[in-house]
Amino acid sequence: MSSRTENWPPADAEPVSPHADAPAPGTQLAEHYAECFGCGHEVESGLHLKSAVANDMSVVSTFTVQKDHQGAPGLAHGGLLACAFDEALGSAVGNLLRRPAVTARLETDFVAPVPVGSTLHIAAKLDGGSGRKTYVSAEGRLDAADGPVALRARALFVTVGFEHFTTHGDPDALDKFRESEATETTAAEDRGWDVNP
Ligand SMILES: CCCCCCCC/C=C\CCCCCCCC(=O)SCCNC(=O)CCNC(=O)[C@H](O)C(C)(C)COP(=O)(O)OP(=O)(O)OC[C@H]1O[C@@H](n2cnc3c(N)ncnc32)[C@H](O)[C@@H]1OP(=O)(O)O
Repeated sequence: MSSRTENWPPADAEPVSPHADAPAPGTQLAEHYAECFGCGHEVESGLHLKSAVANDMSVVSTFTVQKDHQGAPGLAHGGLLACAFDEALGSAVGNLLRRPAVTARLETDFVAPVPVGSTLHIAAKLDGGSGRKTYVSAEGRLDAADGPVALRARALFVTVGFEHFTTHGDPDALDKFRESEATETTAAEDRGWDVNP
């Protein structure tokens, strides 16, 4: 039996292109929220993922496994690695399509152990979309962009309006996103995003 979902992207997927105002290749992407476990600088034991747009309009992210990230002695916790992929995949969808989206489904293949101290290089690309659905996949390599593959992941993100975050999360979510972005870039509302798709 195959360990992976067959037929990727699914039959309903059509090609998706980055938004006309997507950040150009070489752009370092800002954290999307200071308190985000995946990318926020205020979370001491967080992942501190750093992401940038690559030449082929994939998003490449790096993350160094710390002692606080262990599952087995000396090895990264699997769920935490899935979290790193969630962040990297979400960053690709959010930044390339310039639309807020949330993870609906995330599938992760753990191909090789990831030791504490190693740096994962995660390359995420948009595979297709249908309506509010975006299919995205990523590969994570150990210690170099062309290092051995340690993980692969595929995900479905669903576009939501910003009210998703104010209704289900924090009523001040928009202000908090804006505060996080203020130091490095402009507020989401001002970046030409579809805030109410
Ligand atoms: C996150 C902050 C972003 C802020 C924005 C700033 C931009 C920053 C830029 C970049 C950085 C971003 C980095 C973030 C990284 C981390 C992301 C996360 O961890 S997100 C948290 C975990 N995920 C949830 O909490 C979702 C919980 N689920 C839901 O809220 C709903 O289920 C939701 C919105 C996913 C769908 O609910 P419905 O009622 O709106 O829509 P329905 O009709 O159910 O689904 C739409 C389509 O998707 C399919 N679908 C939904 N779930 C599916 C599933 N599990 N498997 C397959 N298909 C599914 C459905 O069948 C439907 O398809 P058909 O249009 O009919 O063809």
